[in-house]
Amino acid sequence: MKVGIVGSGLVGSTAAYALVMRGVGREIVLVDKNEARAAAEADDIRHAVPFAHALEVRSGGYADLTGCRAVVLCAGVGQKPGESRLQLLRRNAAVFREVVPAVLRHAPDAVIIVATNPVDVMTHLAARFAADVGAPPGRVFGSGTTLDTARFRTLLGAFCGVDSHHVHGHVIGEHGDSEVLTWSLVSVGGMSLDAFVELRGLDLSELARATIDEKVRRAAYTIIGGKGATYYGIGCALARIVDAVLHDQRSILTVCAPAPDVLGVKDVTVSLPRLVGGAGVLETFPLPLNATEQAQLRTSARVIRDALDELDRPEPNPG
Ligand SMILES: NC(=O)C1=CN([C@@H]2O[C@H](COP(=O)(O)OP(=O)(O)OC[C@H]3O[C@@H](n4cnc5c(N)ncnc54)[C@H](O)[C@@H]3O)[C@@H](O)[C@H]2O)C=CC1
Ligand SMILES: CC(=O)C(=O)O
Repeated sequence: MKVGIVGSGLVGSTAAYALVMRGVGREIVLVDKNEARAAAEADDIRHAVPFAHALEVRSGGYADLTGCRAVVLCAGVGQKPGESRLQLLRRNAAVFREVVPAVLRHAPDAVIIVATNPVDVMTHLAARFAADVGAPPGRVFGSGTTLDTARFRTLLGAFCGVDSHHVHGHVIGEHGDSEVLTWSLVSVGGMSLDAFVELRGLDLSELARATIDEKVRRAAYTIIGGKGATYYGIGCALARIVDAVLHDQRSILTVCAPAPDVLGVKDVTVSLPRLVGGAGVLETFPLPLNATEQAQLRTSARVIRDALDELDRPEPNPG
């Protein structure tokens, strides 16, 4: 099973490394406009294979994506310290206008997984460019808030003193400042969070909740401020998503995909729990949100819709 990664910078190469560490797929092809970088990353990752799983890792051009079951898009620029994901938009939209048709020309049957930020808007655009060349809906989706959900579960697990694998909760909406942490739906070992906290005598004060919220919502800013970029978390998230696609796992992941309507906001791409399998996004599950979370999700969807509207307006003339 062949996987393509377009954009072999920090995120793309870390995703490739995570695929090798998890043993997902049989062959990985790294594509980048900086061919020397792609070749160097492929060589470096290949040298980990004897310590991990038997995958072939190489670099190539778009023609080498022929036969890929999944192609991950990480091409573009990342945030500079203090910059929001939406500020990247115009620069990365131009990159996708070139990359998406090039991928589909050679891998017309591949599932396309977008990681480039702002990932919700970029996924909307990628799906639009893919539809222009005949790709069916559902086959293009984005990593969305998969990473934010992992951050939320990590912090909840630490707070509860429980392995985060057994803590369930979702971050939905925008992968960004307006994202929604669905506190009302968190469960720990099958118990509601409130029941678990009471059982263990934990003090989940408003301050404790606000601290976790801030750490999830601001994680990218904090990490980028400290080391310039984030890549380990998203690299693993992407490997997990690719695994679900290659093995038709029917996993429920908070990925983003275009939807005709989210709480009254039309034609928008936000993250919600979705069933992910061999054909991409198979289904979206409604969440029994409380009124506050519903209002927050609507606001978050509005943020994405506004960004799409802004992008569709002609660029202001610098003169
Ligand atoms: N969705 C998520 O949760 C996350 C998304 N990201 C995003 O992933 C993207 C990549 O981040 P990094 O890897 O840190 O950046 P990077 O700068 O290390 O790598 C980007 C790569 O894209 C390549 N590239 C640019 N234009 C291209 C084109 N037209 N064709 C082919 N390759 C092209 C560059 O040569 C570079 O190697 C950014 O937009 C970043 O914000 C980063 C972390 C988490
Ligand atoms: C950079 C980014 O999107 C993140 O780490 O969440």
